[in-house]
Amino acid sequence: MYIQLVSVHGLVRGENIEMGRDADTGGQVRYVLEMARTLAAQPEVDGVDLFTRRIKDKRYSSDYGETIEELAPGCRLVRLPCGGGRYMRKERLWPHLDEFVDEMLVFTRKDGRTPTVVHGHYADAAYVANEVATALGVPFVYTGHSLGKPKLEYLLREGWTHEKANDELAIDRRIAVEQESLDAADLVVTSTRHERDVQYADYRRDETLKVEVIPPGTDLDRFFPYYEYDIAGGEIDERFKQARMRMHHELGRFLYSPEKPLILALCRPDRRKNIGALIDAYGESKELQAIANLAIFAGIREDIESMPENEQRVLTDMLLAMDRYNLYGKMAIPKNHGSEYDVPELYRLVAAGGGVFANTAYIELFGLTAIEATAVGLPFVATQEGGPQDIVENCRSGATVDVTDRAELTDALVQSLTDRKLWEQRSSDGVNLVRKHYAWETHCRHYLKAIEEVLQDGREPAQSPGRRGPSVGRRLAEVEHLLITDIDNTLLGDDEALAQLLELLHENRDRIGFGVATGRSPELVEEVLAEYGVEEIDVIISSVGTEVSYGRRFASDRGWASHLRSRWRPDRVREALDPLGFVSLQEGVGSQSEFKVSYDLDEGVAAEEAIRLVRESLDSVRLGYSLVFSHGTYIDVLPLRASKGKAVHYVANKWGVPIDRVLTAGDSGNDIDMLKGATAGIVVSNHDDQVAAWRRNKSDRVYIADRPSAGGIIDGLSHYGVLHAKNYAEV
Ligand SMILES: O=c1ccn([C@@H]2O[C@H](COP(=O)(O)OP(=O)(O)O[C@H]3O[C@H](CO)[C@@H](O)[C@H](O)[C@H]3O)[C@@H](O)[C@H]2O)c(=O)[nH]1
Ligand SMILES: O=P(O)(O)OC[C@H]1O[C@](O)(CO)[C@@H](O)[C@@H]1O
Repeated sequence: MYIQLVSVHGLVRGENIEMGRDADTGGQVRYVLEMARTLAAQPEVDGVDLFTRRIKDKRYSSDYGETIEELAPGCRLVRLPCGGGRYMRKERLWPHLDEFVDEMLVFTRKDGRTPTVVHGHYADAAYVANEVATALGVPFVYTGHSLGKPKLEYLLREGWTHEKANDELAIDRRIAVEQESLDAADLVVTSTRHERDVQYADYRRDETLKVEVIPPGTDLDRFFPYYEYDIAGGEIDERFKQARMRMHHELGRFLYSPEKPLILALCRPDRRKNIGALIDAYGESKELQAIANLAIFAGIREDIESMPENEQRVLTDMLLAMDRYNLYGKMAIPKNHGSEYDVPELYRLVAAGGGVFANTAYIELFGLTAIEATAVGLPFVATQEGGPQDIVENCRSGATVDVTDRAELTDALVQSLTDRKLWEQRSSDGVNLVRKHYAWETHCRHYLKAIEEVLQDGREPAQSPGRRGPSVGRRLAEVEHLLITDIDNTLLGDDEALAQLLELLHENRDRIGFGVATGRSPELVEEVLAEYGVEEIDVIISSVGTEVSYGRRFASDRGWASHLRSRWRPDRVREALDPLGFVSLQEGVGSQSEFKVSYDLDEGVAAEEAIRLVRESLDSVRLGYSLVFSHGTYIDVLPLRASKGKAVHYVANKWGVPIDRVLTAGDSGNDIDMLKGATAGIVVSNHDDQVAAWRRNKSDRVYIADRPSAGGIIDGLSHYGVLHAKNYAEV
């Protein structure tokens, strides 16, 4: 098996992970790295690639700009461009994900291996993984990590408006993608039963959807029991011992009575972690303050003012609450720590002092910190909403509470700190049971079994038509040649020759891919395909290269759309051209589309002068555009990046068809940019004057046929040896 994992956002690297540097760098990062490494070590796995975003930003380590990082034998971290090099919070990445999809497809093709499955982590990566899996015709696996609907509910309760949640967090987009992912997935992996049964409850779910509860693991080599210090003594890695001293001093700087047990919280600086509830419980309880100190590690920070708004708010609220309750000397809020050595040592220090770990998040999808604490023998008190319930049931290492009930939270903390027998029981049960329930090895065995079942099952899921079987993407990657032809006057015009051409293409279907590139809208392409009974088509480039879709279902290439969208302003085109007295906006089905503003030149107007004036007007509104004038009357204004030729190159590059194996056929001015250059051009004999003029000056690789329309295409195929030889080298 070759497994592709995708986790787009945050800061991901194999060593010195910057956990808690911001709200996007937390449990998921650790989860995917540890999963990738353990999977790659399984005997039936040949390779694992973890794909993430490439960041080239002076404010961040250059490690995040490396394309490939070896994580372990057979396991790579692959960083791909997505929205430029600047680091962005995950909510800003949505407009750039199609670029990630394309980059991943190109990487996969060049790498030469088709993945067994593509697995997306969190909604953004699920979007990418679903697109890639669909293009390659392989199963798509989805893990949520955190869900949009419960988050929105929480924000609304906190006084946010839905509009604000959309403006700042693109929440509707996220929820829609989560729903699409559930609709399309061949397998959904959840960390807990609560996630499967409660957190997904508000999402629509097909009853045949395969959902497996596979809890994550934790690194037991780092999170070893606190008492091993006494037993192993000198055998413990010096780096842990140094971290222990560092943490000891760090805490000591804040506390009057550092010998007291600690209540420890450790989480990303994110408002939904609800740190305030813990400070309120501690600040309001003289008893808790008498028996324990409070330590809050909420990520790493330099200057709060330079942090993003979410993080800034959480940290200032924390400082204000500390001040309000006057917790100086009793509460530690260190600025920095390392996640590799400092964090395990912190838990062990707290456990050695008889303390307790607290997680008061409103909702915690799983809660890696709860199993980390469990593994070192530190009992916890955690939210009853989400994963901690399962952890308590499996490991008996703590208690869950309603975090909105301050008295309940305070009582649970007091009990944990004062009932030594209970503490001992939870501590030792946790250490004993965590190995059984939360080991990555167990996770991977269960995961691979579920993948095997998906592969054996081989069903065509009703909700994702076309996923299984030879996808257009795979077909294109395998064909020897790709013929892309214009429709009007090139493909059409001679019905007898057209029937022959379609027959030839059918006979050579395994070797020759077939597509059209036309000014027609998809609806008008559909009419032609239906009229001539064309079922076997791979690529449809329509609306003068502004739309790319695949197969008879016209599955849209969203990467192309996203590529065109940037800097395209159709309103400016209308502003420039509507006032001109000699052009009229085209009407009728498909004449206008998102990326095409089309006019007719009025009858009797001198074309050359008119086009000069059109360009002048467009230039005056300072807009990048591309103008196609054809058949002496049609004026199409498109995004600068759009044309039939550019779309042909995009498709060839995306699917790995060498450009000199792409044959393009056309007859008129708007075909020139796909006829020129390295493609094998075919000009049918009934071509127009623009093409004739172009031919006089150029020396591109173009064959001028003696026959018109489809007959000319057949001659072109024959000329280039496509119908006879296996490759051009033989002709
Ligand atoms: O200042 C910090 C804060 C966190 N951590 C580490 O970051 C991880 C946090 O993981 P978790 O407690 O699981 O929370 P999230 O970061 O919120 O992770 C999300 O993803 C996890 C993996 O799916 C789920 O367990 C969570 O419920 C989900 O919210 C743990 O390894 C912590 O040790 C640090 O090292 N330093
Ligand atoms: O607040 P949200 O958007 O639900 O996300 C939770 C976050 O937790 C993390 O998993 C951190 O571990 C992020 O990767 C994810 O973005």
